[in-house]
Amino acid sequence: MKKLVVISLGYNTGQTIYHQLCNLFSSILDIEYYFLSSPPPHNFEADLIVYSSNAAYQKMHKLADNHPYIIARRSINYHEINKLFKLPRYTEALLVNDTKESAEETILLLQTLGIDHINLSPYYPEIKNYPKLTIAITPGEIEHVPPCVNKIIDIKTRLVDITSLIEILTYFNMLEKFAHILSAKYIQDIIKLIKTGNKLLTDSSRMKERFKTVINNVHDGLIAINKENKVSVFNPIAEKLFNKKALNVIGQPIEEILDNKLLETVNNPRKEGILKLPSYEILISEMPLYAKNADRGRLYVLKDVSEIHRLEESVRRRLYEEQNIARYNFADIIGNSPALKKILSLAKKMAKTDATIFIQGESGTGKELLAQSIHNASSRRKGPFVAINFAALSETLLESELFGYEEGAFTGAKRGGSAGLFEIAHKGTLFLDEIGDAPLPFQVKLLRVLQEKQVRRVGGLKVIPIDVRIIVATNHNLKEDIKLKLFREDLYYRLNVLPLKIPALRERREDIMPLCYAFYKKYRPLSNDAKIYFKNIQPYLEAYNWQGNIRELQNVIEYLTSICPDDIPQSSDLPEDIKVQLFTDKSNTINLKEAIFLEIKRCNQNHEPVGRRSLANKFMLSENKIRDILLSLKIENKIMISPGKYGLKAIDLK
Ligand SMILES: Nc1ncnc2c1ncn2[C@@H]1O[C@H](COP(=O)(O)OP(=O)(O)OP(=O)(O)O)[C@@H](O)[C@H]1O
Repeated sequence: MKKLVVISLGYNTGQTIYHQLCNLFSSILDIEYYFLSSPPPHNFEADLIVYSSNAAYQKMHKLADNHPYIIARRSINYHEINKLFKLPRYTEALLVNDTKESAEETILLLQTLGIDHINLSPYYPEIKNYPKLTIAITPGEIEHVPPCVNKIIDIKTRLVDITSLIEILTYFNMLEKFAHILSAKYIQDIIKLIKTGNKLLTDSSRMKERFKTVINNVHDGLIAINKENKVSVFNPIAEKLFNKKALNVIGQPIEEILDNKLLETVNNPRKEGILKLPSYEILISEMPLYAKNADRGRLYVLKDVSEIHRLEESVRRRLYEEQNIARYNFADIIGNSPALKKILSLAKKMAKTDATIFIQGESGTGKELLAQSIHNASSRRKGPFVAINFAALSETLLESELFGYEEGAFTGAKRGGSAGLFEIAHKGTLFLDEIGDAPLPFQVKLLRVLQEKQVRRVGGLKVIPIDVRIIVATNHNLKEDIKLKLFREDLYYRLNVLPLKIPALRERREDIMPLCYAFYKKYRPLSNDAKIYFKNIQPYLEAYNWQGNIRELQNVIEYLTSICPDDIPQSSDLPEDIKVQLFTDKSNTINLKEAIFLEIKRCNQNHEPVGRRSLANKFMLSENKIRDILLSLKIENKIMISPGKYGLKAIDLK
């Protein structure tokens, strides 16, 4: 068999070409390969030498003089080329090869093959100045890739191209016999490449199709312009707004559609402006288009202003609808204090009736929670629960919000009018929060609606009957407000049918720790050790005044679980407000006394020793101060004092 020897500079190249040639010609030729670090032996035999490149010939031909040779022309490895199609357009990359010539040649080759969506800069070991790019493309020369690169695309060693393969066969006089095998193999490769290309093409045209569908179905007008200020996208809404066909506009300068004066409208820092067209008023916003940090033009988004008004209204409605659901039930109300239990038992009975409920309690005591629970326990539970806060609404808005309005009732009134909250709450519950803040003139109107059980929209004549259960809440002392002529007495009696007074948290201190544990669970759902978490601060939490009630307590637990997520908090970790009140406010001795009493009781229940010193440490007070407090507790007959570690005993009067 005739012998063919492949000679290359690097091992990778030699091996790849050797395999390629074996794959084609192993049945007719005996093939060997050598490379720079493993050169052919002296006097080696070869019928034909194939040098992998000009550089390989230059460096190694002296070792193989007198042998016939060809220098292979090489082509890209088609199997690997699809890696390049996946790179986005305008990608900047280094083309790394072992010599200047081979790097430049590969770039040219890629360009000839149609790989023109990537900007390639040659890189080879001796090069001094080159752009420090992060992507490198290399035909198998990974070891030459410079350190600035963090992504290497190896398109594998280039193969011997078809013309050189024909040359080899011609040299051995075997072309006629083997041309069909060669062309079949070659065509196979080409078909694979075409398939890859086709898939990429279909993918990209599918993407284009999808993109087009999106653009055409957006409810806004879209105009995109390229870097040359020419229109590249003009969707159907833009066609409608400007009364122009995309066909006539695409490719035209933007000034033909939006003249300079109009374009100036958006030339402000917010990049937004109002355009007045013959039949529409349009909000136009401009945004730059970037692709891979390169400026790709601009996009104008055009919204019909009357459409914005419609959307705003629908969002407001949706928000109302979402709010119009009562989320809480009686089971969500935490606390075992007798005071709370009494309220809950009363409220459950009231829930069964349809009469107006009047909840009084300080801010944060859970009035809305209770109102929602009542609604959910009532026969109206399937109807809406609508809450309105009088403290949050201006006098002018109140009437239209509650009673609704007819079209044209005032400037800005929307077409078709709008239902008020009384109408929205039909068959459900209307929760009037902070009723004490309702302005006097409005109180008269409210009273009339409550008495007549019907509303008339602002600017309307029609009377609309309403079937609504009313729950009102206030943290004011309304009797005082009546004296001060801030609240109407007749309305007060109309509302005060079923009164419920939620006591402040400091009046039901037994609920403090269960609430702490519940909120701790809420903020640290994966922890089970709530009791241990509070062991050092429990007396302080129980002694504190909780002016903001449960809302304040909830905030404090959120604060503690944020600053002490993994450690058990100490008294020093408590929020400043609590520390100031407990440790510096002289008027707080009463709280401290109560806290010390509760701590003694807790120790007794847990069979823990408790004495003057441990109390002094815990409450950061002197032992003398503790002694005074203990004596005072003893005088009040709340504790017994005997000698020994277990000498302090709380007297349970219950
Ligand atoms: N007993 C309770 N159990 C669990 N959470 C409670 C309890 N009481 C109140 N809360 C929670 O405390 C917060 C304040 O409650 P809510 O808003 O019902 O109080 P409010 O009395 O209506 O307050 P405001 O008068 O300021 O409107 C809410 O997050 C509520 O869920």
